[in-house]
Amino acid sequence: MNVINGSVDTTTAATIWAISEIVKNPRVMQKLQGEIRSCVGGKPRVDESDITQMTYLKLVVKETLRLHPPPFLLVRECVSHCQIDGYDILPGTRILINSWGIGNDSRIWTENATEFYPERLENFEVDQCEMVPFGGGRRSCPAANMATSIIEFTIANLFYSFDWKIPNGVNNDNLDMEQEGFPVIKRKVPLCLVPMKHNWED
Ligand code: HEM
Repeated sequence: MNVINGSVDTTTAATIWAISEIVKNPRVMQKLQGEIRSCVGGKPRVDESDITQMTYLKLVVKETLRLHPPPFLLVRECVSHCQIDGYDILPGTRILINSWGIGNDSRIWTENATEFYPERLENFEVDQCEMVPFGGGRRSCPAANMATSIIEFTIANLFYSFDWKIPNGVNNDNLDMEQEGFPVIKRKVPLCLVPMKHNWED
C-alpha cells in the first residue's frame, strides 16, 4: 500500500506541476512543442523510442523536479559523530533532509532560483547534491528512471496532440501556482485547462 501511495501521488503531482509550469511559460511551451512535433513527425501518436531524441523535454521534466520535489527525504539516523557547518551531529540523531529547500535554494541556483528555466540544467545530472528529488544513497527512489520516463511520455503525448489554453480570464501571468500538502506538495488550486486538437484527422 505504501508503494502504491508513494508512486501514484509523487508521479501525478510531478506531472501536474510540469504541465502547470509549461503553460505558465509560453516560451518553454513553444520550444517544447517544436521539439516534440519535429521528433514525432506526422505520426498519430508519440512512440517511446521518440523520447530519446527529445533533449529539451528531459530538461523540462528535470527542472520541474528541481522546483517541485517531495519536500523531505526518508528520515536518516546518524551512525557516527560528525560535524556539519560547525554543528556536532551525534550518533543516533535523526536527520530530515529538506529536498524542496535544496531545489529552491538561491545560494545554489542564484537569484532566479524559483524561475522555471530548463536550460539551466544542460549538462547537469539529477543525482548531484544540488537537487535530490529522488533522494540519494542506498535508500534513494528505486523507480527514479521509470517515474521520469512515465512523466516524459505523458507530457510528450499531451503537448504533441493538443494545444492548451488557460480559461476563465486567467492568463499565464496570473495563473495560481500556490503549493500545499505533505508528504507530496500539490497544487492548492486544481489546474483547469482547455485542450485544442492539433493536426487530428476527424
Ligand atoms: C516523480 C515520481 C517520484 C518521486 C519524485 C519519488 C521520490 C522518492 C523519494 C524522495 C524517496 C526517498 C528517497 C530517500 O530518502 O533517499 C523515494 C523512495 C521510494 N520510492 Fe519513489 N518517487 C517517485 C516515484 C516512485 C514510483 C513510481 C515508485 C514505484 C513504482 C516509487 C517507489 C519508491 C520506493 C519503494 C521507495 C522507498 C525506497 C527505500 O525505502 O529504500 N517511487 N521516492
